[in-house]
Amino acid sequence: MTEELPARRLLLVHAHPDDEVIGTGATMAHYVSAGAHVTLVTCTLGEEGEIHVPELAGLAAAEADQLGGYRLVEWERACSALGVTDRRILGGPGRYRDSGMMGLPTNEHPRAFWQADLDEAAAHLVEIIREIRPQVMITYDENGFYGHPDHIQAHRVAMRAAELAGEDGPSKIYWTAMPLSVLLDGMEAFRESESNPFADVEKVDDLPFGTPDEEIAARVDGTDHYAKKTAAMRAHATQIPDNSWLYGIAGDFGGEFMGVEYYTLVKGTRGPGSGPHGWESDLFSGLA
Ligand SMILES: CC(=O)N[C@H]1[C@@H](O[C@@H]2[C@H](O)[C@H](O)[C@@H](O)[C@H](O)[C@H]2O)O[C@H](CO)[C@@H](O)[C@@H]1O
Ligand SMILES: [Zn+2]
Repeated sequence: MTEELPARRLLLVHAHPDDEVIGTGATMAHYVSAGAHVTLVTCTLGEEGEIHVPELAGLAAAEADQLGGYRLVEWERACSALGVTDRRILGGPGRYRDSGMMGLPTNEHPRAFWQADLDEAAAHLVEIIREIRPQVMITYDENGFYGHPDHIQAHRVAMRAAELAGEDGPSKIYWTAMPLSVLLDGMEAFRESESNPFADVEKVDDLPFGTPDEEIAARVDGTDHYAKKTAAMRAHATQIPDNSWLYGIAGDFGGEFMGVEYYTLVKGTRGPGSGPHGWESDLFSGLA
């Protein structure tokens, strides 16, 4: 099967529809346009999400409980905007349900991803890994980047599947990350902004995420594709309102904020890099 695929194959494992674009949209567009095969696996349909489109409020979990199906369509449109054609829902749409924020009763739903049997969920991903045999995999760190139960579970399932896949598994594994220096620049840049995501943040250590620059391994510059990233964000209208600060970054600061994405390397050999911390610019560098 893999002989029919491009030589470079990247697998991304995310928790909800919209995570793929917020954290890795520019990276996905960058590698699609560079001819790599990009496979996105999203673990839930985001059934418990907020709805920022008033006329769709009736789809909410507590109402008609149809948000998951609607976000599946948003997700398809976002992937199309990024050029990602190989996109899958772990175990098939509806197998694992959005668990809601940590500590909520929705964490106990029988199909909540947070309740998933780890090896059963990982087996679904091993099947995809054996089909695609990606050299590189991206997922979250052990805190799920910011502590959401589905993000933590996506990390666990991805890492377990890579272990179970053995030699078919990825040679390099990256976790999404945000350098502290970029967060500090963002806090400064947004200080006077009306839509300031850092308004209640006194110091950068108060944030549930942030990685010392020296622990970052890769900086992927997808600046050329940040228009695709903002188009993909707009596809997720129920989750990302038009007045979102995310658009503020894109609008005021061009692509350097939205078009650049950072990663730590947790498996594999770091390729050649540049800058004060030798950050890689290509996730496929350093492969044997
Ligand atoms: C980016 C992300 O992971 N979004 C999740 C998250 O959404 C948050 C949730 O709705 C919370 O209630 C809000 O206050 C917060 O602003 C949102 O980011 O959790 C949702 C429920 O599990 C999930 O559907 C959404 O994709
Ligand atoms: Zn999420």
